[in-house]
Amino acid sequence: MCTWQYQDWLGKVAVRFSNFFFPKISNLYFRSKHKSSGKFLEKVDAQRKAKYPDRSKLLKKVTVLLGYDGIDDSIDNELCEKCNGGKDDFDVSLACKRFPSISLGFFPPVELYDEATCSSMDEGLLASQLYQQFLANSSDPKLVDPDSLYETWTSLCPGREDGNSSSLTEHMHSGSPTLKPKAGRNLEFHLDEPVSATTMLETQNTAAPMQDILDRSINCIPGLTKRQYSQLENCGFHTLRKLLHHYPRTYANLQNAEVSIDDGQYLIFVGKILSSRGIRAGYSFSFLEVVVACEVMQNGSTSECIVDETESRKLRTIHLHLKKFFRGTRFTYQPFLRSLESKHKEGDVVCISGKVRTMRTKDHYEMREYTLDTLQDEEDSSTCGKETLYPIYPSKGGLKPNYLKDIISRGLQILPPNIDPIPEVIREDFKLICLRDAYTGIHQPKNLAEADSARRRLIFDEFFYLQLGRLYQMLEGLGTKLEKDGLLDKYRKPELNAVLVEDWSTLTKEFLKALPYSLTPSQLSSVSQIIWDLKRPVPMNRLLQGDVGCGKTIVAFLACMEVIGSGYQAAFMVPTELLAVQHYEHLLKLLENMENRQMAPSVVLLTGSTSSRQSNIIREGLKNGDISLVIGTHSLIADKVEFSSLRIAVIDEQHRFGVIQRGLFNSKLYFNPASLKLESAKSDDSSKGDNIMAPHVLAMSATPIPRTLALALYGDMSLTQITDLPPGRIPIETYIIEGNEDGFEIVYKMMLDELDAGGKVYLVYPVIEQSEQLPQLRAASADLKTISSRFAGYNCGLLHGKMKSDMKDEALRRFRSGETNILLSTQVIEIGVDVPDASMMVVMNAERFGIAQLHQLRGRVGRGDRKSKCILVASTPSSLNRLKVLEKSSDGFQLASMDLVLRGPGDLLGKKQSGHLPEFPIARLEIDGNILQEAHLAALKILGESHDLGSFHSLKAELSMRQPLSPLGD
Ligand SMILES: Nc1ncnc2c1ncn2[C@@H]1O[C@H](COP(=O)(O)OP(=O)(O)OP(=O)(O)O)[C@@H](O)[C@H]1O
Repeated sequence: MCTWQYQDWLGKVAVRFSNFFFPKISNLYFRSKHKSSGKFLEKVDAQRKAKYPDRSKLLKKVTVLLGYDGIDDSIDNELCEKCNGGKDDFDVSLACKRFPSISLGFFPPVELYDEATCSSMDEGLLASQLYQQFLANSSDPKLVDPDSLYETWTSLCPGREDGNSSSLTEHMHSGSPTLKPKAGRNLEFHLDEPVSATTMLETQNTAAPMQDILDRSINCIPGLTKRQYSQLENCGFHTLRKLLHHYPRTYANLQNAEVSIDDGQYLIFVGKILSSRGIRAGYSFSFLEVVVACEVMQNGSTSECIVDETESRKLRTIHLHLKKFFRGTRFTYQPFLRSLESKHKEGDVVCISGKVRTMRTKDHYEMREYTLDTLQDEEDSSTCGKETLYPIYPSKGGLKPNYLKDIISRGLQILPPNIDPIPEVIREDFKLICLRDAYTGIHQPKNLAEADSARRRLIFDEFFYLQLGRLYQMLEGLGTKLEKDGLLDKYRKPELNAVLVEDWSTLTKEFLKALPYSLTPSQLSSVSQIIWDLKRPVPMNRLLQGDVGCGKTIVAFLACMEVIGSGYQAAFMVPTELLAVQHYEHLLKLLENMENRQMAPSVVLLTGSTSSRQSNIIREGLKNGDISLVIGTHSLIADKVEFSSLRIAVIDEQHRFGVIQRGLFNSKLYFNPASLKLESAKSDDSSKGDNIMAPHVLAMSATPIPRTLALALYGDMSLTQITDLPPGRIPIETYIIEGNEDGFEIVYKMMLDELDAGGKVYLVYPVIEQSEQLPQLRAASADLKTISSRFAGYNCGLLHGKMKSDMKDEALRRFRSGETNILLSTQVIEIGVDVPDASMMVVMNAERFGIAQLHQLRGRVGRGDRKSKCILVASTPSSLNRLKVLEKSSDGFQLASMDLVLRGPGDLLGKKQSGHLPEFPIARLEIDGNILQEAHLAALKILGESHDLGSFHSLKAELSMRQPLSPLGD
């Protein structure tokens, strides 16, 4: 550049600089009264007067003082600030309320894919080479044409379709001569040889599977600058798929600008282009300004209004200044700017949607985030944008939402139509739109319906591959086709897989006879289903669910008897010692009732409190097979505990254990059937022939997990539900009372009545000790004195997690035996405590507990034949409403589903377990359960047709690109 040109340029920069910064700094000055703002002002003013070279320095200095890296950065940030989804002036939650199809919330980063594949690396390299060439040639104005770069790239890479030009990427498409590779992947280019898009697509169809484009490097998006590429890479957008899975957080509905135009609104206009100017604003930045005149409804009287007589409506003309900024020297060249300008012809009727900012001049508005569509004729305008949605993206790693929106829109353009790995027949069966439409629909929906079906398809995918992967893995572990079909059938028709009582082992039948009650119908069918599974050569992975007090324990005991009766061992793991002792004593009592006492297996208790001498003896007994059943806590999965032939592991209250802990039973393989000790062992068991197998796992959950969640969490687990309660149970009466003075008087009165009538009362507290931070919470220890003196004639006991285990056992024993009448406890009793004649429960600060948790607690009463009450004391009137559901419903499944919706899976499952929930970037387990069911069926259908996915290559490839399978239940 010669000196005069440089000075001319500098002059323009200086003027723009003042225009750009002056308002900014004066704002800062007047708003914050910041001392240094005054200095900025002086500097800005000084630069007006300074000589050109000094101006340049000053310009930089002030920019840096303002917190930018340089002038370029300031322009970018200025742009982004205004395009950041309108954080300050746009109420996203309001928009969400209006458009419930998309839920508001932070979507965690999409980590579904492995590193970019080799091919994508090749093409990533290719793209960067190509890009280097583009940069090298950019000094030649003829070649500064992003369109040509785009087309060259698509022609080089199989799997590309021509993209439709979009206004968001209009700077990429200038309509200049195209570049075309001479042959194959040769990087020589010829000008003026336009490439036909259809030809490209045809070649791609035969060249490579289309779907792999999703896993190509982000570099495959044409025209990315090096800086953009590395920014995107650094933010985790390694592949096109990762980019496209950055879903909008919500959509703003672009209202038609008929009523009023306010700053920051997302609106839609139809108007005529008045001018289009590409302006070089500095040595490395430029912008395009398109001015559009639109007629909008008059709001309030203005003198400039145009009166439309025929429609007798008052219209006024407004001017929209659409601005797009470009950074980088190459975008300042005249040919580039002219080509930008020429994309918008004076007089064209256009539809513009985006965010408006009022300008100083009346009826002039600026739009920096916008979408522009040229309409064929004016009639188009009537149909245009009645309900246009504007996606609002979450920012990621410092990348601003609008920037991402732009890149995503460029990514969408290179998607070929046939990228869908899901076969058409499945899409038809489950009414799914194709994948490409789903990506377009989620990022650029024309209306809510389109956004919804896109969302449904993408959620389906998230669930489908999870289900497919888990089932596929299970099938892989099986030998024969018959076994595989059997497994799929098991999922398809679980009700058919049951073993009749006559075919149970002798020991199981004997034990059944010893029970003081008959099994309920669903207890019976649960045992039959489990025994069917126990006879399979594949390890069972089953979840036994049932409402509180429905009698799951006995079902598990019967399952244990079945394997013991076949000569194997069983382990029964529970989360607390209290529960271990309770189960142990319960089982011993039942075994004592057996007619043939000789048949009773050897049962031991192993917990952290078991003396080391005793533990050694137990471990020895387990190792040599002398012991058939061990009940215990985490100690059971310790390395040093070895089994001779462990065939079933029962995990009670399984959600209290981590996945790893549950999985540890798998390492306790049995392989020595020869060491069977039980004489009663029958040799008719079909599964005896196999030498090495992981034990069957029967998990039990007292928190009824909605099926959706169970499927997502356990995927391949079979589900057994006990749906009835033992006969004679009287429904528990639930009362919600506010914990004020009057409220407590009522509660104490009810307690006294119950105690006088011979009942036993649990008092449940959220904390053990009073806390200074939360003085409103009643504490168990602190209340002991108060309650003891209030109920002087009755004995009170205390039970909490910090007590030593023998103290806990003693407290529970005293309560059970009736030595204490009131038990002040924390939620430690929530799990499995069974005192059948406890008849009343009072929960303090009940709002501190989840609905499902309160239901569990409530289940500690009403376990016998005495009418029971549960009183939930709420600290504040506002929490009364939430608790009301418990008054109305005693169905654990219904309440758990409600809890899932209200508090999400994390709270329902607890940290340990929910930590292992797969990440679903878009799906919400709370509300998308039906899609999960469908995905499960679709996966079964696919695998039913082809066990090894041999007939579905694309699906198999896709599956391999997805997240490594969770270890859960594998
Ligand atoms: N079929 C039945 N008829 C009568 N009583 C039964 C029956 N099955 C179980 N019970 C009794 O019901 C009570 C609750 O059973 P259990 O402790 O097995 O329930 P649970 O499902 O494990 O409950 P929780 O989830 O609360 O631990 C026990 O006292 C048990 O003896």
